[in-house]
Amino acid sequence: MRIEADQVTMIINERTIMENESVVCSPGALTALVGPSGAGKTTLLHVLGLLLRPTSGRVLIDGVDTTSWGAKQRRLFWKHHAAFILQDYGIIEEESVAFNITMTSSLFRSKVVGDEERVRKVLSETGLDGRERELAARLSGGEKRRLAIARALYKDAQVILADEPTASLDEANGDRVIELLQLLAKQGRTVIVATHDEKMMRAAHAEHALKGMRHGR
Ligand SMILES: Nc1ncnc2c1ncn2[C@@H]1O[C@H](COP(=O)(O)OP(=O)(O)OP(=O)(O)O)[C@@H](O)[C@H]1O
Repeated sequence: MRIEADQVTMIINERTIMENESVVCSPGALTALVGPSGAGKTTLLHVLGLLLRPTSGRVLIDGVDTTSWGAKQRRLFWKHHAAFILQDYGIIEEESVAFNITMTSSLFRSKVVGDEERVRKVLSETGLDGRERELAARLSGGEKRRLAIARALYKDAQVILADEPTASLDEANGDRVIELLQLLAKQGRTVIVATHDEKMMRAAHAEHALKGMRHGR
């Protein structure tokens, strides 16, 4: 799916956080949103994922303007197409690894079904083999990040939005996360990351540098 921000401006509490940002995120590509701290990378990622409405400008999904979308249409997008790897990973620590992987997919269904075979497959892809029954709280920071990616893999989402996915990971874990995100893009998905990790930027196929706002605006 092609996700596009067209002249997006965000004003929060009378403060302009970003102004007239435009970016096209294509399927099959890993797009990095870059810029100095406070430039608005997280905010733009949330706007592109329809988690935040911009003050002005449009977000287009496969050319369709989402400006007038209500809660129902946005929910359908999240349910069917998007997976988020946000800064707190959205991991429920007191639940098992397998529960965390299947939760976003099963929350939308009446039956709580966990396809064990697929859980094993995504655990193997993320280097968490055999950990399905473990409590998520027992995982390290890097493992939790990979668990969030395993959940995105399980969901088979067309659009993956990740906020600083390599932050505070050691080199080996960071490399692994980058490889996984590249793999997801190679499979034809739209992968969008907010990052200030140079390795992540080099691995990206496209880069959008946020202008950042001057103080006092
Ligand atoms: N809900 C909000 N209310 C007020 N200000 C906000 C809100 N969300 C973001 N901001 C401000 O907007 C600016 C951009 O924030 P954002 O988190 O998008 O930047 P970033 O580029 O991701 O930064 P970092 O690299 O430090 O994570 C910051 O100055 C932040 O304080």
